[in-house]
Amino acid sequence: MTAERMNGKELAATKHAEMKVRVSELAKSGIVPGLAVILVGDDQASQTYVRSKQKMCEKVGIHSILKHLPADTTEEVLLSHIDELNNDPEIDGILVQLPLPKQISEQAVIEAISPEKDVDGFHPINIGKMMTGEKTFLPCTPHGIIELLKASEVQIAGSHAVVVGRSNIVGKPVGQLLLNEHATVTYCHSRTVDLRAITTQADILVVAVGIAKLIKKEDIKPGAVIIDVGMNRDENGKLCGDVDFDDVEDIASHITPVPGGVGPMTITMLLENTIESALNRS
Ligand SMILES: Nc1nc2c(c(=O)[nH]1)N[C@@H](CN(C=O)c1ccc(C(=O)N[C@@H](CCC(=O)O)C(=O)O)cc1)CN2
Repeated sequence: MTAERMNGKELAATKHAEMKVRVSELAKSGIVPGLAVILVGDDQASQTYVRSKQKMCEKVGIHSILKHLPADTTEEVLLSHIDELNNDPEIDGILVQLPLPKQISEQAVIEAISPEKDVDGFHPINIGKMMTGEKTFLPCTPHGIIELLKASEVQIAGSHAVVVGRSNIVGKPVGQLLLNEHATVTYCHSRTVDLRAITTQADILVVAVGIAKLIKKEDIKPGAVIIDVGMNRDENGKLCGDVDFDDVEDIASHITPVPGGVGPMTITMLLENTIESALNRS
């Protein structure tokens, strides 16, 4: 058996076409969705992601602006930019690209963004609503994972989903979204004593730890659905995930490749949140 590849690039392209139509419908009522992206510093990967976000916005007709601030920007200055954008009626979504330089508290920045414009879905109010199952902006990577699972017709309800990783932007929220879809969820992390004993029980295994090719065939149950959120470089400098794709491909039933799996869905869900936010304009 060779696993079915869950193609995030393809699903993203389908969703982009749908969003383009929604945006042109909105334009008839004089609304152009607006996204503000704030990038602090010159991290190469962050610059690439920000460029992709802007390119995708342009593709679907979302107006985007970029505030590129120097690496030594103070928290106070960054917060003043956020305040200005919170009060800008043309801006429906605000995103501060993470990670931030050490002198700035990520939590303070996340909490300064108006929850109504928090298209990353990281604000504590939106996280709280996600936990209680209220309609809100959902964190983009976790939401993209759920969309990929649904598009591949993977049975989530009643499954045992194991999440390896407990970050605020992926691990914790993806577990919550899987729980909201009626999975039984187990979290594993760096202090988990016997990781393999747990990952081998997973019907759906989500791995988001940032360790190249950590998960091998011995770590998974035959027929499991594997979601790889990792973005690492292997010994030859080639992009790879947290799962050893070649090793598990013949054992899993479905698998997300890296690149082209979860990654493209992150930006897609960000655009969807921005359009939703524009629809809420009063
Ligand atoms: N404010 C935020 N910061 C960060 C987020 C986020 O959701 N909000 N997530 C990540 C980075 N990220 C988006 O910002 C992101 C990561 C990866 C991809 C992606 O499409 N990856 C491609 C491969 C890209 C490559 O070749 O290097 C793929 O997997 O196919 C998109 C967005 C951290 N920061």
